[in-house]
Amino acid sequence: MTRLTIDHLTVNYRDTQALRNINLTLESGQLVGIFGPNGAGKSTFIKAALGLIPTVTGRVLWGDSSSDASGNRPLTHQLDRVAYVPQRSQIDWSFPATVWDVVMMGRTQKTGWFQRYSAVSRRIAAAALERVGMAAYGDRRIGSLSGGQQQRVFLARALAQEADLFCFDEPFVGVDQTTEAVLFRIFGELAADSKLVLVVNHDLGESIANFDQLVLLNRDLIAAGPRSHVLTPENMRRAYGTSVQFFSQAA
Ligand SMILES: Nc1ncnc2c1ncn2[C@@H]1O[C@H](COP(=O)(O)OP(=O)(O)OP(=O)(O)O)[C@@H](O)[C@H]1O
Repeated sequence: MTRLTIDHLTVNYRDTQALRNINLTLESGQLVGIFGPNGAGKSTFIKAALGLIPTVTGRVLWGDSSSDASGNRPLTHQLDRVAYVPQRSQIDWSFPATVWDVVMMGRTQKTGWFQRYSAVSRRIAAAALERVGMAAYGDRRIGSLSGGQQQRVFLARALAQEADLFCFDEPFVGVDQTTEAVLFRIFGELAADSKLVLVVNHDLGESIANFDQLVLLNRDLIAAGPRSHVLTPENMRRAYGTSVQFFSQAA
């Protein structure tokens, strides 16, 4: 098993403290939902963990969970093991790429830039597209697809990377119910296959039951663990400034 260790992570944007001293350990083989109100630092958490933005303090380690954390290596030195799908709003949908091009990008790290993709890579990409139900769309321009279809293609690209750690930022925004079901099914399969799957999410409704673990942020880490541990009225009040009954029912 593998473990992600977040150790004293603090992130500032010029005049905003986005994350304050986050300490957290997440084991592989789980689907983890990262929740919190708007501006809580959820996207920042993912970006900082992946080294996409600078941190003030802290380190993020990834490695064998049977050794102590000091034996684990920085995640940023192992990005070939990570698949990251940013928020849809951060992707340039006018980029003239086909669905097939996007999924093959998932193989670039394994193949190397400017190298020809191998037959194995093409087979893996085709299987990934098939798995998300988009095999018939390979020639379509990515910008011409619906939001749900685009999200499935980006999931296929992530699958083609054959990563161990998957990070999805708001994958359910603007997607249809069929796509939501496909995403949750595949996320669950990845977790069952010993991957660690981190999903930034907004929706505190019924779908929350799909997650094995929750991380509740509001600049500080409010709580992390199983739903029953995290979705308490006190934690909700600390995160959202209100205590909402149905949260505890969802637990
Ligand atoms: N590039 C940036 N420059 C300055 N401030 C930023 C930047 N990105 C985010 N912030 C601020 O940092 C805080 C955390 O933002 P972040 O996007 O991580 O929150 P979030 O929980 O993902 O929010 P949302 O649910 O609205 O997407 C917010 O106050 C936000 O305004």
